[in-house]
Amino acid sequence: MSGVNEASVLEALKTVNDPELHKDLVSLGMVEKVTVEGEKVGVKINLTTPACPLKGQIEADVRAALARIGVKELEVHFGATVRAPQNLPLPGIKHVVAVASGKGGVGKSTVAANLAVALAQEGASVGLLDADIYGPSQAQMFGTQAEKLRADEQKRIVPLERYGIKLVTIANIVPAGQAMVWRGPILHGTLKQFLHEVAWGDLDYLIVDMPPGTGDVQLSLAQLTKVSGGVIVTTPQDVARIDAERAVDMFKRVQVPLLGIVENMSYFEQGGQRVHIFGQGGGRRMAEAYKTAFLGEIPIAVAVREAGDAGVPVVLSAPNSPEAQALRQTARALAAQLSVQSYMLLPMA
Ligand SMILES: Nc1ncnc2c1ncn2[C@@H]1O[C@H](COP(=O)(O)OP(=O)(O)OP(=O)(O)O)[C@@H](O)[C@H]1O
Repeated sequence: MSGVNEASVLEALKTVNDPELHKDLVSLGMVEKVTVEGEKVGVKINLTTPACPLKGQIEADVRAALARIGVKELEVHFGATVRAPQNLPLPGIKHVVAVASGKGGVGKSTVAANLAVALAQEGASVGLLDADIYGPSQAQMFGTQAEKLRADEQKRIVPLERYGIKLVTIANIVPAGQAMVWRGPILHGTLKQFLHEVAWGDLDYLIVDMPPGTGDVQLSLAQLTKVSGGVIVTTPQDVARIDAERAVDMFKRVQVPLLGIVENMSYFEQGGQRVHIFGQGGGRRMAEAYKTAFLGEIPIAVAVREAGDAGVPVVLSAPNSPEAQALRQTARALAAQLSVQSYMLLPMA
């Protein structure tokens, strides 16, 4: 292995591009450490998110590049630091992500809950804010109905901790039904409190489960904080898509970048076959039309509904099921999209 040293390893790594950012790992500052000890070379790559979907490809490309300069014994280690905009949206919080839908019942809350838990499973610090103040579902999804949120000495709300994420929902503050009478200004005030007066701590991602439709809360969120991006959950039916298009328009009007589309209840698996009950490809076509990413398609499955009812999201209750895998893949695609969006649009810290 004559001639291999730290400098030549770095030179070789300059030929490896991040597949999404289309720039080499060295210029992107992703090579954290290179060690050469005799025949042994060690490389530590710092990914832009622990939920990186292309880790395998990056490792293969690094191995190929170093094999070309004669490295035979190579250890590749990965770390991850989620990149943040220079001005954080909220103290300690790197990204606020709004999960929205044009109409109710498309599975927005289910998708938001599973995305949050899947990102945490990958090693990210995640919070979930249930901003669906009229019809909160996250206490049900996480089995926290009997709990009450408390305040710390500074009178900030302390989030509940479940399955590795921090959770705040109105359902853990007021008795069920009481929130229904609230009006616009109170909604705004409540959302403000949920964003600014919660001891969220340091978070890579704060996922916000938005109310269905396009209304006051959407506007308030955009006014109260810098939202990194919005995700739209839709189902393949035409009606849901027309509503989803309204949600796309709403994000545009409040200048929240669109991160992508998730199609829920896309198909049903029967004897190894995918049955597309409501037609095929609607979400993907919509993503193409809006020049945004298609983040994933989630099958309709009994396990998803049962998991929601039991208070344990399906990525935890049945982690190897096709539906959990689809949700995890969607979470990775979302994280990757945020890395790309942050890299392209925002000056990095
Ligand atoms: N992929 C799926 N497979 C099976 N059931 C699902 C799936 N996604 C969601 N559901 C079920 O559909 C119902 C509605 O889901 P959810 O509450 O997440 O929808 P929503 O869009 O957030 O609704 P709302 O607008 O009322 O808040 C729930 O019972 C949930 O368990």
